[in-house]
Amino acid sequence: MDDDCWDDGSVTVSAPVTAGVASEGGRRFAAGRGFKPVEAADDDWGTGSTVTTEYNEDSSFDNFNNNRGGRGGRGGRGGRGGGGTTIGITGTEITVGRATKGLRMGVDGMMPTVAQVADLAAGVMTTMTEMEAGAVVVAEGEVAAVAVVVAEEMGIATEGDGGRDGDFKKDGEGGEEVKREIYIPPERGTDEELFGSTITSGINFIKLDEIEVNVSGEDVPPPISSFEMSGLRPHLLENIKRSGYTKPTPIQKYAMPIILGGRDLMGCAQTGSGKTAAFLLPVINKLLASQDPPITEGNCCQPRVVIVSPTRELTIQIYEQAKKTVVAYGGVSVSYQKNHVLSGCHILVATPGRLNDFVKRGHISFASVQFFILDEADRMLDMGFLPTVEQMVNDKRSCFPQRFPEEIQHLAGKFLHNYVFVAVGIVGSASTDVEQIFYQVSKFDKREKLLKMLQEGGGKDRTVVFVETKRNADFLATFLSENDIKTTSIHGDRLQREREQALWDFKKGIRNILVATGVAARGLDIEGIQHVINYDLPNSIDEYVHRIGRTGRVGNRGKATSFFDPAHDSNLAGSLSKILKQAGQETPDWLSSGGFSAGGDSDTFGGRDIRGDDFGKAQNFTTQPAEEAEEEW
Ligand SMILES: Nc1ncnc2c1ncn2[C@@H]1O[C@H](COP(=O)(O)OP(=O)(O)OP(=O)(O)O)[C@@H](O)[C@H]1O
Repeated sequence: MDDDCWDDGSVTVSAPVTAGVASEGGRRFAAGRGFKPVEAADDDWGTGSTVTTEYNEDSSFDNFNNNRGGRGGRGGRGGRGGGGTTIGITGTEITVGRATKGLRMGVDGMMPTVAQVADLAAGVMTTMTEMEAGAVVVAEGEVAAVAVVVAEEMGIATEGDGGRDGDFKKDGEGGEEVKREIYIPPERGTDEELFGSTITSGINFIKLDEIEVNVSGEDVPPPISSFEMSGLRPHLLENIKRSGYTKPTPIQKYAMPIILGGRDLMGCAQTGSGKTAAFLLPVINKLLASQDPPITEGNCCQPRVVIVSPTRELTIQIYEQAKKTVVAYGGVSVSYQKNHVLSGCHILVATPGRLNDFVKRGHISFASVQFFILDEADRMLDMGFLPTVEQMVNDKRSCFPQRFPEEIQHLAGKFLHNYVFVAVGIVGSASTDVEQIFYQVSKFDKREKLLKMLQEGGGKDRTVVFVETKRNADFLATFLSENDIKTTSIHGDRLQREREQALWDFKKGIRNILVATGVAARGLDIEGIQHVINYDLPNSIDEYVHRIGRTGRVGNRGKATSFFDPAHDSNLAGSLSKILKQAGQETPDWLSSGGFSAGGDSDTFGGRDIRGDDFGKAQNFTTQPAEEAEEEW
């Protein structure tokens, strides 16, 4: 497939710094740290690095001459999508890789000089990372990384898709010559950084045990009640402790013995209840136990575990979590690590389009895959990715640690073998730890209402404000910033470094308000989010549940406020009432008896095990390319 349409890499969450401001077009949309910087000084920007570079004869770096027209002018999609791969090695037997976009040299803020970039083009290694234009290996300290860059990534794109604001050009007419951005995020190298990224469980953690669990399948292994009895290797147990986990969550209690017992699993549990560790721990345990080295053949890497997730940020998060699980198992030499890097990776975490791209190019083969994990499988379905999954995994063992619409279960039936189905709680229900508040607000009044709410709270609560459109995300972030509320934004039109910068600023409390599109609804696990505001309600109830699940995680309390616009949201009223009831919360009269259509159905998650006569037979899945869907966030 043509590179042009790929935009689904992933990068490392860290502290990138813009070396300058690449104009995103328009007075209001200075890129970099967000919007109308409010008293933040450069020196608290962290330690990452970003290079916007035109790689040409005179090798000039130029961060200030970006000609992408218009807001978010991501002009040059044509050249953007070069495949890249980063492999991180974590000081242990296990290596973890990510399929990424473009060049990454993720080592402690190191950034390549132009000469180094040129060296890359010469081609220096013979692993999966040797792409068309070459690769580089960097090894330093506890973390090593491999990066690649492909030819297109270093070229000058001539096509733009930016420009939707003010005087700027319309979509698709944006930039002329676009400097390619080579973004080099540093890895979180130290143990403190890695282990510090965990959310501390809250006072209601113990109540997770009261949630009903439904398990079906043949010869289901019994659940564990403690990590110690799980049979995990001592090093993993040690890292579990370091992560602050004292007791497994319900999904962990059930899923871990199933995976450790070599069974296939289809499982789901509420937001923020530890699903990631539920699949990572047993999978990594198996890898450690086997001691098999990573396999590469020529330029092709054969990971043993492939984890696919729908957004770059979630991919990064899973990658970090995988590293955390194995990182302290180290003490091995740098050269040892480097050799591991050179010889491939055990676990590859990827977004769907990029993975598919690599597979098609022959850089990744599933010949040795033991586990294929789809995180947020339902979103993958929406992205039209499942036909690709079907094609790719065929008869590989798979594990679905998320929600399961029936289409997914049918598909899974084709390649899961005699799997166990685990559902913790009412599938698709919201966490009871999130207090859900609704206001009827017309679209004309939303802005003032939001401002008032945030001003009353002093802008202190770490808050995610969800909006439906990318344009509105920018607009609102600017509006709030102009009203002295420290705000940043994340959406699919922002450059990757800006997305990461926004998350970094938000996580570090430099900006307490994050205005986001649905790109941030899935899986993101950020400490201390006290409040989620649905400025615009989403179109589906499952998206609503995911959004409010960014707060109230692992037993912590959270609050979700939604602006219900009767002119737009009445279809959701019935489903919202149901969700509130399931969570044991009061439904406002106007919502339950306001004459709104019953609308939606919170059961659309497909919470039951649907295995039956027709199971796994012909299904028509959407076939649009996965990579385009991601851009719609
Ligand atoms: N046993 C445990 N004890 C305490 N904290 C845990 C435990 N397991 C996981 N956590 C922490 O809980 C948080 C949420 O975990 P995770 O992101 O895996 O949730 P999730 O179920 O995948 O949520 P979502 O549905 O939103 O993706 C993470 O910060 C993780 O470190």
